[in-house]
Amino acid sequence: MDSPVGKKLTGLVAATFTPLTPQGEINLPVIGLYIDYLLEHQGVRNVFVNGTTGEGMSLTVEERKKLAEEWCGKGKGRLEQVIIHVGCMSLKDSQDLARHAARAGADGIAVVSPSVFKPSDAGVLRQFLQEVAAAAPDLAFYYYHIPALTGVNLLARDVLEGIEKQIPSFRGLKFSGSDLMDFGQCVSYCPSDWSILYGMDEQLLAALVMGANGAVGSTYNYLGRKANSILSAFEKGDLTRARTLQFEVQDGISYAVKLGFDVAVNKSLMSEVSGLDLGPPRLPLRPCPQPRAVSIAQRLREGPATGPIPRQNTDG
Ligand SMILES: CC(=O)N[C@H](C=O)[C@@H](O)[C@H](O)[C@H](O)CO
Ligand SMILES: CC(=O)C(=O)O
Repeated sequence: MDSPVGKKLTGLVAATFTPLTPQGEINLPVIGLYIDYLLEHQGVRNVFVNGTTGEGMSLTVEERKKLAEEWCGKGKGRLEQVIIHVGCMSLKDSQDLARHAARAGADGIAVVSPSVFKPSDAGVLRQFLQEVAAAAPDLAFYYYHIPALTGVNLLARDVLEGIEKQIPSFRGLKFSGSDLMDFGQCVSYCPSDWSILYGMDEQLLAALVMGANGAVGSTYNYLGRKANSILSAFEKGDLTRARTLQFEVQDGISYAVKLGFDVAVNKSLMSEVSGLDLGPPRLPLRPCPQPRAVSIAQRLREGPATGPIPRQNTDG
């Protein structure tokens, strides 16, 4: 370990789905297979557990603990880093989960802003984060910024102001927003041992240009290989290649969005692509109609069915 709170987090991080049984109970035995799949088929070595994609807010504290234990236990010696999302509406629940993540052997924790009672300014959100971080002071701590989902429209850069003084274990953020100016200002604020992870998979390349150290996202579960190729093309300076791959990702996501795309559809898509049985989503998400997942999976595999129709030369 290079610093008291662990190794810098870089590269791709899959925001994991939560496997449920057909009856809607957490399905722990799938997790070992899930880890095999990420490592062997996607080249993804880091996970972000119990976040948005994992329906973390729809799970009980007890379920979240069991999932954290399973991911940390099965990931040990195989995954590089297991980050557990411990954000809750209740500070006490978040602290409980933070302490638990430390005991379970997590490499870091992340916290989203509470969103029913929204923090009225960046200062009070920092205070909330600080009190969660203090419950697990030896774990790397990340702020999870996702304004479209929380409705907390603070600039991430404002949340970072002076945060290193309040949270000695602070190591970076997961930025799931489209505001690349705010993102750039975060990168420019952060010391080099922090990790700035981007979370809108459809425009990862733009964030790499702006200085992202890696990315956390749902699509890295099933498009990890392609996203890894974006990272390596970017590192080699081959922007043409990186852009071509990014456009392929954009085609798949925009196709999905046209058919209707949410965490439930995304989860079915992962089951369809990986062959893992992740089961249904939990209410209030509606189960995904099977043909939709099949159709998106096909689009990801094959790209657009037809290119432009070649023009006949009629004028000569
Ligand atoms: C709202 C949401 O789930 N965002 C994910 C992470 O932040 C992303 O990985 C998106 O799922 C992805 O960029 C596709 O839109
Ligand atoms: C994408 C992400 O980080 C999440 O699902 O929480």
